[in-house]
Amino acid sequence: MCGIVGIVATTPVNQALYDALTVLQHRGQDAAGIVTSYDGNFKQRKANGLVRDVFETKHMYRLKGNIGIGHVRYPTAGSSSAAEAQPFYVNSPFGIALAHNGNLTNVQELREKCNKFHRHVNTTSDSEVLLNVFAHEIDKCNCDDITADEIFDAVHRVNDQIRGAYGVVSLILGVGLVAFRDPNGIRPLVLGQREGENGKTEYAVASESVALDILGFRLVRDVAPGEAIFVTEDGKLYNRICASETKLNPCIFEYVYFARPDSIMNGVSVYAARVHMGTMLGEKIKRDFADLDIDVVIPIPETSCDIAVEIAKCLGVPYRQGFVKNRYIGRTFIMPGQKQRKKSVRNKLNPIPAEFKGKNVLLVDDSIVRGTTSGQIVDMAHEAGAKKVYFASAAPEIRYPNVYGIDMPSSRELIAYGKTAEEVCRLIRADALIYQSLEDLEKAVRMENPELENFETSVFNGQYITNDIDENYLNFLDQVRNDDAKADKAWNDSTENLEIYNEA
Ligand SMILES: O=P(O)(O)OC[C@H]1O[C@H](OP(=O)(O)OP(=O)(O)O)[C@H](O)[C@@H]1O
Ligand SMILES: NC(=O)CC[C@H](N)C(=O)O
Ligand SMILES: [Mg+2]
Repeated sequence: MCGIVGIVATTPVNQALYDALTVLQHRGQDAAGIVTSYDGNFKQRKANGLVRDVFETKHMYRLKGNIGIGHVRYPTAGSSSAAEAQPFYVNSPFGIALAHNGNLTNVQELREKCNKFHRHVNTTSDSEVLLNVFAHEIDKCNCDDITADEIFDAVHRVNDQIRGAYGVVSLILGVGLVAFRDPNGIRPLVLGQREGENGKTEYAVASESVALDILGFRLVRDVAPGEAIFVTEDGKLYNRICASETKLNPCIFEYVYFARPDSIMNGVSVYAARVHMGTMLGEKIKRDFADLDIDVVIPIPETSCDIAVEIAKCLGVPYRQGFVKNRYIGRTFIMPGQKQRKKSVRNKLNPIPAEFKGKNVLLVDDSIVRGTTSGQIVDMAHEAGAKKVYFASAAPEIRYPNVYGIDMPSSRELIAYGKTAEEVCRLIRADALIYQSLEDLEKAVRMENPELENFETSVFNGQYITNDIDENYLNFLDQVRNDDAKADKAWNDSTENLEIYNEA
């Protein structure tokens, strides 16, 4: 899940974009990039690595201008090459830079279209294809004096052609910032405003409201499904729904794992949703697993902490931080390879034996995906002296691939694929395993916004709301993106660094 941000201000935006990316870092740890527009040129810095490593002082000086976009990447398509770090840019019909959160499901067909239109697509990234489709449609506008309506018509034509999930921010050189969200509202995108110099209004769009908070922008609202926002370089905002059919189906996994708890998306506080997940799961344990003699509830840091506190409260047993998290290790699930993920769990979490010795412990995690974390953690709890180790997951069994921006391309890599809860329990060597039901998970999120009718829940039930996902596509995705395929690609990848050197 990548993080995106775009800002139109009255003063330089380089530091603000940097700061926003640091609080969106949990959405992508592989690469980061910023493009600003200044004096008729784009300024760019992007590379593989964490935000703090990618941008040095010299890059920050280069990123001049009062308007810009930024991206943190967690790859779901193409390769992990630095050449696929975002934003991407093209130079026709305008200089256009674009950053994308999500995943396109008809990228093959779009790539062929781009070839037909003689557009050069440099990498294997779906986001670069998206940029070229957008540029091709912008080319149909009156480019001497482009209007908001023409831009919106272009976005409408883009929405008609591309499938999948997307939150997009883009810069059109000399024109302004264009942001849009997929017609199913799968990926999140929020709009904020604040007062700039001389009382002029400044705007920002971002994947999560936390980016707005830290920059002093007020969360105005979510960008609606299929809506495009256009802010001119001098700060005038236009908006329009640019799709014939729209429906809000937010990805429920954002609430389970991806988003920061202090973010609000689709009218739902992520923190509050997690608290409700804890209450629902606690009630289920009380109701259906009354025979478990639980002495203590222990979270698997970090995402599950808010959930575990509520479960402990509900069960009336102590909550203890039995695992200490190494604050210098990031998220393991979004690391690119299984070897790295596995090793990182042990480096990231270490038990405090006194919290385990002779006790029946209930370990709580937000989700079990590949089982990398849970298996090792159960072993650690046993080794630390626990009598019985029970495990609770705030998300139901994850059995199906994700095609909308979460890198779960292969059902074979999911521990619950083709298995019952009892079988998973045995595989992770726990004494009992309790999964939240999908119904309760949806209820937990909906409690914060009763208007949310539908969610994107394909990883739990295999139902893909874009209706274009068939066996062929899932086989293709598995082949190109399973862990072995990714490892081969990384090995063969020699593209190191593609920059626009425009310091002059
Ligand atoms: O079953 P798995 O494949 O191990 O994936 C699930 C685990 O990965 C995530 O943690 P992560 O370490 O990414 O981040 P966190 O610190 O935010 O919990 C998630 O919170 C689970 O703990
Ligand atoms: N996680 C995402 O949003 C990924 C964006 C895009 N598909 C990429 O791989 O770069
Ligand atoms: Mg975790």
